[in-house]
Amino acid sequence: MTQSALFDRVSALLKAQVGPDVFASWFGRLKLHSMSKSVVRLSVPTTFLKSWINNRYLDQITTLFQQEDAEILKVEIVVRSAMRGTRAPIEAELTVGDAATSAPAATAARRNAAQGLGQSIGQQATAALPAAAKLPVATPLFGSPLDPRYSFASFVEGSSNRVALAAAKTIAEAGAGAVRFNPLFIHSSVGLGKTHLLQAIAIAAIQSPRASRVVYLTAEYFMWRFATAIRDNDALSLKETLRNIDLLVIDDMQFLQGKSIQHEFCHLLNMLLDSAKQVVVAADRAPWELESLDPRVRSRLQGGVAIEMDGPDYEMRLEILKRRLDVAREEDPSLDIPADILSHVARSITASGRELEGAFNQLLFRMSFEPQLSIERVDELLGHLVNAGEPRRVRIEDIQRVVAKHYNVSRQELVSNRRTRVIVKPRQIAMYLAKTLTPRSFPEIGRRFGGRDHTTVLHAVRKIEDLISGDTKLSHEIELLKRLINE
Ligand SMILES: Nc1ncnc2c1ncn2[C@@H]1O[C@H](COP(=O)(O)OP(=O)(O)OP(=O)(O)O)[C@@H](O)[C@H]1O
Repeated sequence: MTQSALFDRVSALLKAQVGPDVFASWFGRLKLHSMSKSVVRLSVPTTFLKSWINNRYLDQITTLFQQEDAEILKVEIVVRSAMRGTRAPIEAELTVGDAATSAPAATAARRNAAQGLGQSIGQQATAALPAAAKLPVATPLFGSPLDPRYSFASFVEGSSNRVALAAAKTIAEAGAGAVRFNPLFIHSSVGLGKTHLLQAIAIAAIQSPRASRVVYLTAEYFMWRFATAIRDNDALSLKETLRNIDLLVIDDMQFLQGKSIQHEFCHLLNMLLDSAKQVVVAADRAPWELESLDPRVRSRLQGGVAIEMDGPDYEMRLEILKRRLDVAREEDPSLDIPADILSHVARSITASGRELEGAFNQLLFRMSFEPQLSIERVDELLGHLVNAGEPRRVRIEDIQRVVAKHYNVSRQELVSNRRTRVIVKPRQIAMYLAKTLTPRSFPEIGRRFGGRDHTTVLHAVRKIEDLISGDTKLSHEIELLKRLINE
């Protein structure tokens, strides 16, 4: 087999094991760099991808190469120099056609009004910020105003957002011209901190000594702005402004609608990506799930790195509340919420950061005239927020992580071909939990467990069901695992 045929074969096996989504996120830009008799070098475009693959997938990739060629001893990941686009920047001519109707514009206007955003286009974003934010007025920006409270300093890190936060900070610190993973696509269900993180990137990039030219927009604002520019015959100057930016941050991508607006967005995206300008996008679903998007936009968005954020666990929720209180106390030192009430709220309000924020605001307001709130009274006041929102989605990765940790094996072993007893039982338990805690099908679970056949999953689920019915110790163990997974 030639070297490149071997690489293609291993790539195909890896794709089957990790599933097409994970493969597209992390291995879409993996290339064969060089190969000696015993060492394979693979290259990726960024140090972030290198350390990500090294930490999580290197053993799996090494095993696959060794299965194909027993002489291979080692696989190394190296970073190739930053990839610049090969296509010339697209000189987009505006097609008025079915320009965004008044509907998105009206929605954008409503949304902006709801957020108290009265800023006119062309005004510098900093003008909308309170003086306390101290953002340097370095370059003209346009777009939605930034909220200075949404900074990296106030963003609480935890296992559910660690990767997204690391990627966000890397981009914000990289500054103009130093493009990283492009585009960075952050997704999560509602209220889990996407807007906060995106604004933190924009704020930090503006504040950086390199003073990159940053535009932060919601998709609705983009639609409204383009529709207005088309109506006012001003589209060329708008495009000229956007062409000269270093960082485009765009929120709520799922709302981008309208054929010609998507066409414009596609031009902008191509132009920025091809000239190695950083783009950061957030949405409530993964890029491949954005069904209403033009396939060209979707495919371009899938070409970078997609990272999912999950809901905050108890420690994170408590920390979010504490930081909120610190900020409130900076303005009014007499404010306070007792520690037992804070931890009670963090324990009860599990839906999302947004419910937590609502709970915090209500508490602060109530305590100004009911300073001695009891826990019972807190429950009464916040009852509607307890378990509000959608139930948290359990991910197969979380199940694998919790089960692997509990049985002291690695996640890679769990999805590997190894058939020793110490691994087979945790693997079967993890498959059983994946079937009972997620809506995934048997074939999908099989794919996520190293490309196994659906009958293997079916067998595992039946086996664990049988064991549970006669083994109370195991059934308690499984209940404990379920609690840990849902935490
Ligand atoms: N990790 C976190 N640290 C601090 N605050 C957080 C964190 N996660 C969420 N929040 C807070 O929760 C609230 C909701 O977050 P945000 O608006 O960023 O969510 P979102 O994912 O953009 O939601 P949507 O999908 O509805 O736009 C905000 O007040 C935000 O500051």
